[in-house]
Amino acid sequence: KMQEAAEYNMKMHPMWQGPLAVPGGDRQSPIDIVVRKSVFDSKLKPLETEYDPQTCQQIWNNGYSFLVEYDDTTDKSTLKGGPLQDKFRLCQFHFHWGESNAWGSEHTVDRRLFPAELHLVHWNSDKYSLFEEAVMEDNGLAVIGVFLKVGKRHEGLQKLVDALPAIRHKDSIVEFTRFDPGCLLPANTDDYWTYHGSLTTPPLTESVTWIVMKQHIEVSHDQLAVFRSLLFTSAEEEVQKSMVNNFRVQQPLRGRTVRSSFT
Ligand SMILES: CCc1cc2c(cc1OS(N)(=O)=O)CC[C@@H]1[C@@H]2CC[C@]2(C)[C@@H](O)CC[C@@H]12
Ligand SMILES: [Zn+2]
Repeated sequence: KMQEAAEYNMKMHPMWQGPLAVPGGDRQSPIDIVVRKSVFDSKLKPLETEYDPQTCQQIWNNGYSFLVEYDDTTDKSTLKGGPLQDKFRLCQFHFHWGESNAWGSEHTVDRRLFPAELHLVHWNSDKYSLFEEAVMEDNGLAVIGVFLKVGKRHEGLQKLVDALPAIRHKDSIVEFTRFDPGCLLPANTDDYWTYHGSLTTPPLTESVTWIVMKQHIEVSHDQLAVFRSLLFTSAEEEVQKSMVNNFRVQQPLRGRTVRSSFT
């Protein structure tokens, strides 16, 4: 069912007319994280995030997910530490989710699927001056992945959920301010897996240091249902399609090692 959903999306969405895997790509994402094959690296540091809610600008439906975009013209919202040598600026965060709670995440842990996955996208502002530049470089991006589980309501998420009906259709955008993305991180950000991979949407560039949190966050069934009320399609289109199953199929590991910051 999940496979069918993923294949359906493959053929239906322009976003996916792109290559299944980048030709010659040997560090594509997402992947299954096989815990017993991950390698503990004691040199991995705790993550250091400094997010300024004042840099939050707008929320938009790009026809694939909804993105909350931040002002990344200064180093006000940054990520450093962890596996990273440089300072990275937050530019946006978004989610991937399924049509049911049985699947929706892009990464899996020992094949375990989660109903959704949060991605906080950052770019290397020590080395590059624009996201568009960094997106082409192998040390250009750092994306934090956080798994979502259905359980208690996430108070911090509700402000975002309340904004979604205003961006139901593709290409709709509304102002969205004073949101602290730090409230979406799990309590424990010291335990994570990290590996070198790619964006999971076009341009699929192999420029991402992935940092996948071991600890998930909980959101309520109703909050997740509002994600599913979004549409892939723009207001003009006669046939409306629910925005669900917006995850990429998993890619081969190609000999990569996934490191863990914990034993
Ligand atoms: C939502 C999944 C998504 C959208 C985008 C990126 C990455 C995305 O998810 S992921 N899973 O981190 O790969 C990076 C490139 C971004 C794109 C959103 C639209 C842009 C910001 C363009 O306007 C220019 C660069 C594009
Ligand atoms: Zn993503």
